[in-house]
Amino acid sequence: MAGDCGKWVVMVTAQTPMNMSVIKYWGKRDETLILPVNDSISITLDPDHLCTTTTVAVSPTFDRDRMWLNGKEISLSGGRYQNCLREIRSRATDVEDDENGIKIAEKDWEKLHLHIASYNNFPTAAGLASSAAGFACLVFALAKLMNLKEDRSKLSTIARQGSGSACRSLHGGFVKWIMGKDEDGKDSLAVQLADEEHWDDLVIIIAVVSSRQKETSSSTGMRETVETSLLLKHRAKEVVPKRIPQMEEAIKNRDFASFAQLTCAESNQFHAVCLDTSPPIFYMNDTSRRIISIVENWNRYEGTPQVAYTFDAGPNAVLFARNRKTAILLLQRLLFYFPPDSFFGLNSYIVGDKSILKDAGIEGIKDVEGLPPPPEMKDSIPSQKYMGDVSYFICTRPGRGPVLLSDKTQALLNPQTGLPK
Ligand SMILES: Nc1ncnc2c1ncn2[C@@H]1O[C@H](COP(=O)(O)OP(=O)(O)OP(=O)(O)O)[C@@H](O)[C@H]1O
Ligand SMILES: C[C@@](O)(CCOP(=O)(O)OP(=O)(O)O)CC(=O)O
Repeated sequence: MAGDCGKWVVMVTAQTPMNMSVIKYWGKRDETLILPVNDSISITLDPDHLCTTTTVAVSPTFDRDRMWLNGKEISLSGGRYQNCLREIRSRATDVEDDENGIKIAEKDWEKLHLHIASYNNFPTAAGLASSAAGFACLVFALAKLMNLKEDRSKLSTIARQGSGSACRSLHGGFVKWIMGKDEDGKDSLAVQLADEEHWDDLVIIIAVVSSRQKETSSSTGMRETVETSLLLKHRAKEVVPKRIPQMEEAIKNRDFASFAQLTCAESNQFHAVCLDTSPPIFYMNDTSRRIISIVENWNRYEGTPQVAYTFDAGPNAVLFARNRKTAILLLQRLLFYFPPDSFFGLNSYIVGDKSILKDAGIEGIKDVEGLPPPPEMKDSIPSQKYMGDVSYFICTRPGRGPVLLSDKTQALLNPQTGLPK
């Protein structure tokens, strides 16, 4: 180890996206290595709207590994963090920082301690799984700091051990997590099917649904499903292996009708499998079901799918519109049924890519109040409205994979002390 009086701090900052599955991961065959019972497919979301930023630092002055999440110190003693740290340390190589005259030899990494600060740019209480972007970012940033030679798919096998869905956040665009066969999990990794430019017509709108009920975490929920659901066995053995090539084909051909049919069927089967668990698990609520009806009625009225929906382990709806024109019509429908509280206004009700709102001709509450009922609902008079049932909407699109942030002002740790800024 060489450097200025042993007082140096070397650090790296990375940004990593969230991903949303369209073929669901639900059920592990190995709890420690986090090996799934079936392949899954996801779409990476634009990190401009939903992402994790993580700074990792190393210094001979650090006396133990420490981590701060959203500004608060958290323990790294959990098995998932320890497994990721161990796997990364064992692959670390020599680092030479010529600019500052610092050299870290491969053998030094076992003795050196780390400081990690991470920030999720979306509210953690919103029920949007933060562990996917979080563990992917931790692994990606540490791999850069420690000069790992592994490619992103190899790194995904480490992120997988932090949280299964995290392995898919190592790539942008359209991603498949191959379940693998090996007992040691080496072949259970994420590969990119197509990058984010491949199908950039797609618009994604997330309805963050107000919910007071306590949810069963994914880890607990899927364990109980594996132990008790016969439907899961059928799904993993018969259903998913057929749907995976169909979904790959739909993505390859940008075939929205097939994509929508498969995505909705997958979401519904995942929730059926939760209901088939003993005791049953309910993740969707009345608002989730209302959103499904809005989409199903509209799709039926049009004769071809305009929008697809998917729900993870919570009531939030993730909606895929086939293009921008459809996204405008979708947003108008959503605002018609779920208008914002006039006290809070529109600005904090529609976040992310707000330009869709402008294209929809909606600039204020008055425009929302003036929205006509959707034509497909003309027989169901009066059209009821559900103000307060949705907390807010996030408008986004498919996005890129992890990147390094070279702008030092974006680091979350102080470059002199290695402590949170
Ligand atoms: N930015 C981050 N960096 C590292 N770890 C994170 C980060 N954000 C969240 N985590 C870890 O992820 C875990 C919780 O994530 P999350 O709320 O997604 O739980 P989950 O069980 O995956 O959720 P869900 O049941 O909705 O899928 C915690 O252990 C937390 O420490
Ligand atoms: C419903 C899901 O979002 C489940 C995600 O589960 P997690 O990846 O959060 O579970 P662990 O591996 O136990 O950390 C479906 C999916 O993302 O494919």
